[in-house]
Amino acid sequence: MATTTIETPLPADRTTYEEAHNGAAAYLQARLDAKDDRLDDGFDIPVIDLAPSFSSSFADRKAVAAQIRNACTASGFFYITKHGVPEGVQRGILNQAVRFFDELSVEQKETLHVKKSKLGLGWEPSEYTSIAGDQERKEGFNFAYEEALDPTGGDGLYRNLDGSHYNGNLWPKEDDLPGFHATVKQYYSSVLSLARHLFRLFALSLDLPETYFDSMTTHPGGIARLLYYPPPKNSQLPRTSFNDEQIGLGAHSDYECFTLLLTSSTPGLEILKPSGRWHIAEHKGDALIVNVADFLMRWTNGLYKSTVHRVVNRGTEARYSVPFFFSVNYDTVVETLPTCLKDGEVSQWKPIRAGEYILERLNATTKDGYGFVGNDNTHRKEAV
Ligand SMILES: O=C(O)CCC(=O)C(=O)O
Ligand SMILES: [Fe+2]
Repeated sequence: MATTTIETPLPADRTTYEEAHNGAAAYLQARLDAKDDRLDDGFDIPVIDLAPSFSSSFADRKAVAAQIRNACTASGFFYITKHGVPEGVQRGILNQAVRFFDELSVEQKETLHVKKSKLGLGWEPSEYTSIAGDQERKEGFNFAYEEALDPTGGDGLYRNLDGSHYNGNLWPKEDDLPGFHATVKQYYSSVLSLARHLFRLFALSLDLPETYFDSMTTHPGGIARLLYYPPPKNSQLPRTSFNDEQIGLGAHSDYECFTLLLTSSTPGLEILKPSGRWHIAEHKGDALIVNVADFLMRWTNGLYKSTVHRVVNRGTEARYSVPFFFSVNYDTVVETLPTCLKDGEVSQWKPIRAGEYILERLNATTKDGYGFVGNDNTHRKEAV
Protein backbone atom coordinates (compact mmCIF):
# COMPACT_ATOMS: atom_id res chain seq x y z
CA MET A 1 0.00 0.00 0.00
CA ALA A 2 1.54 3.29 -0.99
CA THR A 3 -1.09 5.70 0.29
CA THR A 4 -3.50 6.12 3.15
CA THR A 5 -5.45 8.95 4.77
CA ILE A 6 -4.76 11.00 7.87
CA GLU A 7 -7.35 9.00 9.83
CA THR A 8 -5.41 5.78 9.21
CA PRO A 9 -2.75 5.15 11.83
CA LEU A 10 0.80 4.94 10.55
CA PRO A 11 2.53 1.57 10.73
CA ALA A 12 4.27 0.87 14.04
CA ASP A 13 7.69 1.02 12.39
CA ARG A 14 7.15 4.53 11.01
CA THR A 15 10.00 7.01 10.88
CA THR A 16 10.12 9.19 13.99
CA TYR A 17 10.73 12.95 13.84
CA GLU A 18 14.20 12.59 15.26
CA GLU A 19 15.16 9.89 12.76
CA ALA A 20 13.87 11.97 9.87
CA HIS A 21 15.75 15.01 11.08
CA ASN A 22 19.00 13.23 11.87
CA GLY A 23 18.75 11.13 8.71
CA ALA A 24 18.45 14.26 6.55
CA ALA A 25 21.42 15.89 8.29
CA ALA A 26 23.53 12.73 7.91
CA TYR A 27 22.60 12.43 4.23
CA LEU A 28 23.64 16.03 3.56
CA GLN A 29 26.95 15.61 5.38
CA ALA A 30 27.69 12.34 3.57
CA ARG A 31 27.09 14.02 0.21
CA LEU A 32 29.27 16.99 1.16
CA ASP A 33 32.06 14.68 2.38
CA ALA A 34 32.00 12.33 -0.66
CA LYS A 35 34.90 12.94 -2.99
CA ASP A 36 34.84 10.52 -5.89
CA ASP A 37 36.45 12.16 -8.90
CA ARG A 38 35.82 9.24 -11.25
CA LEU A 39 32.05 9.57 -10.93
CA ASP A 40 32.03 13.15 -12.24
CA ASP A 41 32.64 11.80 -15.74
CA GLY A 42 29.55 12.53 -17.75
CA PHE A 43 27.83 14.48 -14.95
CA ASP A 44 25.12 16.21 -16.86
CA ILE A 45 21.91 18.21 -16.50
CA PRO A 46 20.12 17.01 -19.65
CA VAL A 47 17.52 19.03 -21.52
CA ILE A 48 14.29 17.07 -22.03
CA ASP A 49 11.78 18.22 -24.64
CA LEU A 50 8.35 17.56 -23.13
CA ALA A 51 6.40 18.07 -26.40
CA PRO A 52 6.06 14.30 -27.11
CA SER A 53 4.82 13.75 -23.56
CA PHE A 54 1.57 15.56 -24.46
CA SER A 55 1.03 13.22 -27.43
CA SER A 56 -1.80 10.68 -27.58
CA SER A 57 0.80 8.05 -28.44
CA PHE A 58 1.73 5.93 -25.43
CA ALA A 59 5.09 5.13 -27.02
CA ASP A 60 5.91 8.86 -27.25
CA ARG A 61 5.04 9.40 -23.60
CA LYS A 62 7.04 6.36 -22.55
CA ALA A 63 10.06 7.63 -24.50
CA VAL A 64 10.03 10.90 -22.54
CA ALA A 65 9.62 8.91 -19.32
CA ALA A 66 12.74 6.91 -20.19
CA GLN A 67 14.76 10.14 -20.51
CA ILE A 68 13.40 11.25 -17.14
CA ARG A 69 14.47 7.96 -15.57
CA ASN A 70 17.99 8.37 -16.94
CA ALA A 71 18.27 11.88 -15.50
CA CYS A 72 16.82 10.92 -12.12
CA THR A 73 19.13 7.95 -11.64
CA ALA A 74 22.18 10.08 -12.57
CA SER A 75 22.38 13.76 -11.54
CA GLY A 76 18.79 14.02 -10.26
CA PHE A 77 18.40 17.30 -12.20
CA PHE A 78 17.11 18.09 -15.71
CA TYR A 79 15.84 21.03 -17.74
CA ILE A 80 12.46 20.81 -19.46
CA THR A 81 11.45 22.67 -22.61
CA LYS A 82 8.05 22.81 -24.42
CA HIS A 83 6.46 22.32 -21.02
CA GLY A 84 3.37 24.42 -21.63
CA VAL A 85 4.04 27.24 -19.12
CA PRO A 86 3.94 30.29 -21.42
CA GLU A 87 6.94 32.60 -21.45
CA GLY A 88 4.67 35.57 -20.68
CA VAL A 89 3.37 33.82 -17.54
CA GLN A 90 6.96 33.14 -16.43
CA ARG A 91 7.95 36.76 -17.06
CA GLY A 92 4.81 37.87 -15.22
CA ILE A 93 5.67 36.16 -11.94
CA LEU A 94 9.35 37.19 -12.11
CA ASN A 95 8.21 40.81 -12.53
CA GLN A 96 5.96 40.41 -9.51
CA ALA A 97 8.92 39.10 -7.55
CA VAL A 98 10.87 42.25 -8.44
CA ARG A 99 7.91 44.40 -7.37
CA PHE A 100 7.41 42.49 -4.12
CA PHE A 101 11.02 42.94 -2.98
CA ASP A 102 11.58 46.44 -4.42
CA GLU A 103 8.28 48.25 -4.03
CA LEU A 104 6.87 47.08 -0.70
CA SER A 105 8.13 49.04 2.29
CA VAL A 106 9.56 47.18 5.27
CA GLU A 107 6.39 48.14 7.18
CA GLN A 108 4.22 46.55 4.49
CA LYS A 109 6.39 43.44 4.46
CA GLU A 110 6.27 43.27 8.28
CA THR A 111 2.49 42.70 8.10
CA LEU A 112 3.25 39.51 6.15
CA HIS A 113 6.15 38.36 8.35
CA VAL A 114 6.66 34.62 8.46
CA LYS A 115 6.78 34.79 12.27
CA LYS A 116 3.00 35.32 12.18
CA SER A 117 2.55 31.95 10.44
CA LYS A 118 2.61 28.50 12.00
CA LEU A 119 3.48 27.05 8.63
CA GLY A 120 6.37 29.18 7.44
CA LEU A 121 4.26 31.22 5.00
CA GLY A 122 4.67 34.90 4.18
CA TRP A 123 7.68 37.22 4.01
CA GLU A 124 10.98 35.81 5.16
CA PRO A 125 13.70 38.39 5.82
CA SER A 126 17.15 37.03 5.05
CA GLU A 127 18.19 36.41 8.63
CA TYR A 128 15.03 34.54 9.64
CA THR A 129 15.84 31.05 8.35
CA SER A 130 19.05 29.26 7.49
CA ILE A 131 19.83 25.76 6.37
CA ALA A 132 23.19 25.37 8.07
CA GLY A 133 23.07 28.18 10.60
CA ASP A 134 25.05 30.57 8.35
CA GLN A 135 23.73 33.99 7.48
CA GLU A 136 22.03 33.55 4.09
CA ARG A 137 21.56 36.46 1.68
CA LYS A 138 18.21 35.36 0.25
CA GLU A 139 14.95 37.09 1.05
CA GLY A 140 11.73 35.19 0.35
CA PHE A 141 7.97 35.19 0.14
CA ASN A 142 6.36 31.78 0.69
CA PHE A 143 2.86 30.67 -0.22
CA ALA A 144 1.14 27.31 -0.31
CA TYR A 145 -1.55 25.39 -2.14
CA GLU A 146 -5.08 26.64 -1.76
CA GLU A 147 -8.10 25.49 -3.73
CA ALA A 148 -8.48 28.92 -5.36
CA LEU A 149 -5.06 28.44 -6.99
CA ASP A 150 -5.90 24.97 -8.37
CA PRO A 151 -7.35 24.86 -11.91
CA THR A 152 -9.32 21.71 -10.87
CA GLY A 153 -10.72 23.55 -7.83
CA GLY A 154 -9.35 20.72 -5.65
CA ASP A 155 -11.40 18.03 -3.93
CA GLY A 156 -12.25 19.93 -0.74
CA LEU A 157 -9.94 17.74 1.36
CA TYR A 158 -6.80 19.89 1.54
CA ARG A 159 -4.91 19.74 4.81
CA ASN A 160 -1.98 21.92 5.81
CA LEU A 161 1.38 20.47 6.83
CA ASP A 162 0.19 20.03 10.41
CA GLY A 163 -3.13 18.43 9.39
CA SER A 164 -5.12 21.63 10.06
CA HIS A 165 -7.62 22.93 7.56
CA TYR A 166 -7.46 26.67 6.98
CA ASN A 167 -6.01 28.98 4.39
CA GLY A 168 -2.67 30.00 5.84
CA ASN A 169 -1.45 32.19 2.99
CA LEU A 170 -0.53 35.80 3.79
CA TRP A 171 -1.03 37.87 0.62
CA PRO A 172 -0.04 41.54 0.15
CA LYS A 173 -3.03 43.91 0.02
CA GLU A 174 -4.32 44.47 -3.53
CA ASP A 175 -3.84 48.25 -3.09
CA ASP A 176 -0.21 47.75 -2.11
CA LEU A 177 0.65 45.63 -5.18
CA PRO A 178 -2.18 45.80 -7.74
CA GLY A 179 -2.31 42.70 -9.95
CA PHE A 180 0.16 40.72 -7.82
CA HIS A 181 -2.28 38.04 -6.71
CA ALA A 182 -3.79 37.47 -10.17
CA THR A 183 -0.37 37.08 -11.80
CA VAL A 184 0.94 34.78 -9.09
CA LYS A 185 -2.23 32.68 -9.39
CA GLN A 186 -1.76 32.39 -13.16
CA TYR A 187 1.77 31.03 -12.75
CA TYR A 188 0.88 28.77 -9.83
CA SER A 189 -2.06 27.12 -11.57
CA SER A 190 -0.04 26.62 -14.74
CA VAL A 191 2.87 25.02 -12.90
CA LEU A 192 0.53 22.90 -10.77
CA SER A 193 -1.02 21.37 -13.91
CA LEU A 194 2.47 20.74 -15.27
CA ALA A 195 3.49 19.05 -12.01
CA ARG A 196 0.53 16.65 -12.21
CA HIS A 197 1.47 15.91 -15.81
CA LEU A 198 5.08 15.26 -14.76
CA PHE A 199 3.90 12.89 -12.06
CA ARG A 200 2.32 10.72 -14.77
CA LEU A 201 5.66 10.67 -16.53
CA PHE A 202 7.39 9.77 -13.27
CA ALA A 203 4.91 6.89 -12.87
CA LEU A 204 5.71 5.61 -16.36
CA SER A 205 9.40 6.04 -15.68
CA LEU A 206 9.04 3.71 -12.69
CA ASP A 207 7.06 1.06 -14.61
CA LEU A 208 3.88 1.94 -12.74
CA PRO A 209 0.46 2.57 -14.29
CA GLU A 210 0.44 6.09 -15.74
CA THR A 211 -2.27 7.27 -13.30
CA TYR A 212 -0.64 5.69 -10.25
CA PHE A 213 -0.08 8.99 -8.40
CA ASP A 214 -3.27 10.76 -9.58
CA SER A 215 -5.31 9.98 -6.47
CA MET A 216 -2.43 11.24 -4.30
CA THR A 217 -2.34 14.68 -5.94
CA THR A 218 -6.00 15.72 -5.68
CA HIS A 219 -5.21 18.21 -2.86
CA PRO A 220 -1.42 18.23 -3.02
CA GLY A 221 1.20 20.04 -1.08
CA GLY A 222 2.69 22.72 -3.28
CA ILE A 223 4.72 25.38 -1.51
CA ALA A 224 6.09 28.06 -3.82
CA ARG A 225 8.54 30.85 -3.02
CA LEU A 226 9.57 34.10 -4.58
CA LEU A 227 13.28 34.45 -3.84
CA TYR A 228 15.59 37.43 -4.13
CA TYR A 229 19.38 37.12 -4.00
CA PRO A 230 21.16 40.50 -4.00
CA PRO A 231 24.45 40.76 -5.92
CA PRO A 232 27.67 40.41 -3.90
CA LYS A 233 28.46 43.46 -1.78
CA ASN A 234 31.91 44.17 -3.19
CA SER A 235 32.94 42.83 -6.52
CA GLN A 236 32.09 39.93 -8.73
CA LEU A 237 32.81 36.61 -6.99
CA PRO A 238 35.23 34.08 -8.46
CA ARG A 239 33.64 31.02 -10.04
CA THR A 240 35.13 28.53 -7.65
CA SER A 241 35.21 30.06 -4.21
CA PHE A 242 33.40 32.61 -2.14
CA ASN A 243 33.38 34.17 1.23
CA ASP A 244 30.84 32.45 3.51
CA GLU A 245 29.03 35.75 3.91
CA GLN A 246 28.02 35.53 0.27
CA ILE A 247 26.00 32.33 0.46
CA GLY A 248 22.53 32.91 -0.94
CA LEU A 249 20.97 29.64 0.17
CA GLY A 250 23.00 26.97 1.97
CA ALA A 251 23.65 23.44 0.68
CA HIS A 252 20.54 21.27 0.98
CA SER A 253 18.37 18.69 -0.71
CA ASP A 254 14.69 19.49 -1.28
CA TYR A 255 12.11 17.78 0.90
CA GLU A 256 9.16 16.97 -1.34
CA CYS A 257 8.68 14.82 -4.48
CA PHE A 258 10.23 17.15 -7.03
CA THR A 259 10.89 20.85 -7.54
CA LEU A 260 10.08 22.96 -10.60
CA LEU A 261 12.37 25.96 -10.70
CA LEU A 262 12.00 29.19 -12.65
CA THR A 263 14.84 31.73 -12.44
CA SER A 264 15.81 35.11 -13.81
CA SER A 265 18.78 35.11 -16.16
CA THR A 266 21.39 35.75 -13.43
CA PRO A 267 22.93 32.34 -12.65
CA GLY A 268 23.38 31.17 -9.07
CA LEU A 269 22.21 27.58 -8.73
CA GLU A 270 25.11 25.21 -7.98
CA ILE A 271 24.69 21.44 -7.99
CA LEU A 272 26.95 19.10 -6.02
CA LYS A 273 28.84 16.62 -8.15
CA PRO A 274 30.04 13.25 -6.77
CA SER A 275 33.58 14.67 -6.42
CA GLY A 276 32.38 17.38 -4.06
CA ARG A 277 32.85 20.06 -6.75
CA TRP A 278 29.96 22.30 -7.73
CA HIS A 279 28.36 22.42 -11.17
CA ILE A 280 27.06 25.90 -12.02
CA ALA A 281 23.67 25.50 -13.66
CA GLU A 282 23.27 27.72 -16.70
CA HIS A 283 20.11 29.69 -17.34
CA LYS A 284 18.49 28.34 -20.52
CA GLY A 285 15.80 30.66 -21.89
CA ASP A 286 12.28 29.60 -20.92
CA ALA A 287 13.36 26.10 -19.82
CA LEU A 288 12.41 25.15 -16.26
CA ILE A 289 14.71 23.12 -14.03
CA VAL A 290 13.34 19.97 -12.39
CA ASN A 291 15.03 18.17 -9.53
CA VAL A 292 14.21 15.05 -7.58
CA ALA A 293 13.53 15.73 -3.90
CA ASP A 294 13.67 13.50 -0.82
CA PHE A 295 10.25 11.82 -1.12
CA LEU A 296 10.99 10.47 -4.57
CA MET A 297 14.35 9.27 -3.30
CA ARG A 298 12.67 7.49 -0.37
CA TRP A 299 9.81 6.23 -2.51
CA THR A 300 12.23 4.73 -5.06
CA ASN A 301 14.49 3.28 -2.34
CA GLY A 302 17.33 5.52 -3.44
CA LEU A 303 17.08 4.83 -7.19
CA TYR A 304 16.21 8.47 -7.95
CA LYS A 305 18.74 10.94 -6.56
CA SER A 306 17.78 13.91 -4.40
CA THR A 307 20.91 15.90 -5.16
CA VAL A 308 22.41 18.54 -2.89
CA HIS A 309 22.48 22.08 -4.27
CA ARG A 310 22.95 25.68 -3.08
CA VAL A 311 22.68 29.21 -4.43
CA VAL A 312 25.50 31.77 -4.69
CA ASN A 313 24.95 34.93 -6.72
CA ARG A 314 28.38 35.66 -8.22
CA GLY A 315 27.13 38.24 -10.72
CA THR A 316 26.59 41.98 -10.69
CA GLU A 317 22.77 41.88 -10.94
CA ALA A 318 20.14 40.69 -8.48
CA ARG A 319 18.86 37.16 -9.01
CA TYR A 320 15.19 36.20 -8.64
CA SER A 321 13.78 32.69 -8.63
CA VAL A 322 10.49 30.89 -8.10
CA PRO A 323 10.83 27.30 -6.88
CA PHE A 324 7.62 25.24 -6.69
CA PHE A 325 7.99 22.27 -4.38
CA PHE A 326 5.51 19.63 -5.41
CA SER A 327 4.40 17.07 -2.91
CA VAL A 328 1.63 14.52 -2.81
CA ASN A 329 -1.42 15.14 -0.61
CA TYR A 330 0.10 15.80 2.80
CA ASP A 331 -1.90 12.95 4.34
CA THR A 332 -0.19 10.40 2.07
CA VAL A 333 2.16 7.91 3.67
CA VAL A 334 5.31 7.56 1.60
CA GLU A 335 6.82 4.07 1.58
CA THR A 336 8.87 2.21 -0.99
CA LEU A 337 7.11 1.65 -4.31
CA PRO A 338 6.47 -1.95 -5.35
CA THR A 339 8.53 -1.60 -8.54
CA CYS A 340 11.55 -0.33 -6.63
CA LEU A 341 12.15 -3.41 -4.49
CA LYS A 342 13.69 -6.47 -6.06
CA ASP A 343 12.99 -9.91 -4.55
CA GLY A 344 14.52 -10.08 -1.11
CA GLU A 345 15.47 -6.38 -1.05
CA VAL A 346 14.45 -4.30 1.97
CA SER A 347 13.50 -0.62 2.17
CA GLN A 348 16.25 1.76 3.26
CA TRP A 349 13.62 4.07 4.76
CA LYS A 350 10.63 3.50 6.97
CA PRO A 351 7.19 4.89 6.03
CA ILE A 352 6.59 8.56 6.71
CA ARG A 353 3.58 10.86 6.42
CA ALA A 354 4.30 13.56 3.85
CA GLY A 355 3.14 16.68 5.72
CA GLU A 356 4.75 15.79 9.04
CA TYR A 357 8.11 15.18 7.41
CA ILE A 358 8.11 18.48 5.52
CA LEU A 359 7.08 20.44 8.60
CA GLU A 360 9.90 18.84 10.56
CA ARG A 361 12.45 19.81 7.91
CA LEU A 362 11.09 23.37 7.68
CA ASN A 363 11.14 23.80 11.45
CA ALA A 364 14.80 22.82 11.51
CA THR A 365 15.63 25.85 9.33
CA THR A 366 14.38 28.39 11.86
CA LYS A 367 17.05 30.24 13.79
CA ASP A 368 17.06 28.18 16.97
CA GLY A 369 15.75 25.03 15.26
CA TYR A 370 12.64 25.12 17.46
CA GLY A 371 10.21 25.77 14.66
CA PHE A 372 7.92 28.53 13.55
CA VAL A 373 6.41 30.57 16.34
CA GLY A 374 3.15 29.08 17.61
CA ASN A 375 3.80 25.80 15.86
CA ASP A 376 2.77 22.83 17.97
CA ASN A 377 6.00 21.09 17.09
CA THR A 378 7.83 23.83 18.97
CA HIS A 379 6.45 22.39 22.20
CA ARG A 380 7.18 18.84 21.14
CA LYS A 381 10.82 19.72 20.59
CA GLU A 382 11.15 21.64 23.82
CA ALA A 383 9.86 18.58 25.68
CA VAL A 384 12.55 16.32 24.19
O1 LIG B 1 16.84 29.91 -6.15
C1 LIG B 1 17.25 28.89 -6.69
O2 LIG B 1 17.78 28.89 -7.78
C2 LIG B 1 17.09 27.56 -6.01
C3 LIG B 1 16.29 27.62 -4.75
C4 LIG B 1 16.29 26.33 -4.00
O3 LIG B 1 17.09 25.46 -4.18
C5 LIG B 1 15.27 26.11 -2.95
O4 LIG B 1 14.55 27.08 -2.59
O5 LIG B 1 15.16 24.97 -2.46
FE1 LIG C 1 16.42 23.60 -3.27
